[in-house]
Amino acid sequence: MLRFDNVTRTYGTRVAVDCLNLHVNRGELFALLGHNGAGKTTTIKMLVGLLRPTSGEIHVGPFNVVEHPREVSRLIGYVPDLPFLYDKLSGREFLRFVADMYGMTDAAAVEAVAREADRFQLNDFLDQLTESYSHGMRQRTVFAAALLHEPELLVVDEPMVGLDPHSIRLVKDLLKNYAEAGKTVLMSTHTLEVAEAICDRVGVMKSGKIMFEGRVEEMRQLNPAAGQSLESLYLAMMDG
Ligand SMILES: Nc1ncnc2c1ncn2[C@@H]1O[C@H](COP(=O)(O)OP(=O)(O)OP(=O)(O)O)[C@@H](O)[C@H]1O
Repeated sequence: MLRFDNVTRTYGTRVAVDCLNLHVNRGELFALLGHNGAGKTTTIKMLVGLLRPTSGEIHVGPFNVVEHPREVSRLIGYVPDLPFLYDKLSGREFLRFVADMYGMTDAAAVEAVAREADRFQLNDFLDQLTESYSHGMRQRTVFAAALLHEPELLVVDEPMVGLDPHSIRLVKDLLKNYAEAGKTVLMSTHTLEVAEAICDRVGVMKSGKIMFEGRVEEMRQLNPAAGQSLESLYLAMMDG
């Protein structure tokens, strides 16, 4: 479903992503892990078309993201790490605005807004201005917006930050169910217990490179002495 081939991204002389090769298959839930500054957000921003690779190619389905941005944006739903809403719109107006951007008809937009408002339990505050929303309410609204057009690929940067336990459960279940329904999810996270609980495979990034890509069970086999949890395996890999 998505493929990075020899992708490098530099900021001036700083190499943020270094010759990255990564494949994620349809129906997989894949987590990008890595310390602060490892290159996860840069990788995600290139995938969703917000940054251009300095070199290399990225494909979503059959489309090169640089050459076919419109086709790619129809396939992708993106939830950034800092949720952005228009303060002077209500949640419902914001969702309608996003649905219009995707070219949805009125009837389809009404149906999609109702579906996602139910899924993310937004109905109690959907008609209030978003400037009054808490972080968790904003994050759930941005999730709803990303799913209005039922994208084939959901890309989520740090989905759990600032969410209360109830919302974390909601988002965990959503991500898992989305992949089980045959869609694809790529997320970046520092929340290793969540990644361990729901992901099919993980990619561990360090200094812009992928050090490991595979199932947690494969990580255990690589280093049997490191312990069982993804947290201990990850820390052993980073320290090694
Ligand atoms: N706009 C920018 N200008 C210059 N350097 C940048 C810029 N954005 C990111 N970088 C650098 O690129 C590298 C990768 O950053 P990136 O934000 O992709 O990491 P990350 O893995 O997402 O980190 P975090 O876990 O802290 O969000 C870091 O060294 C960072 O300082």
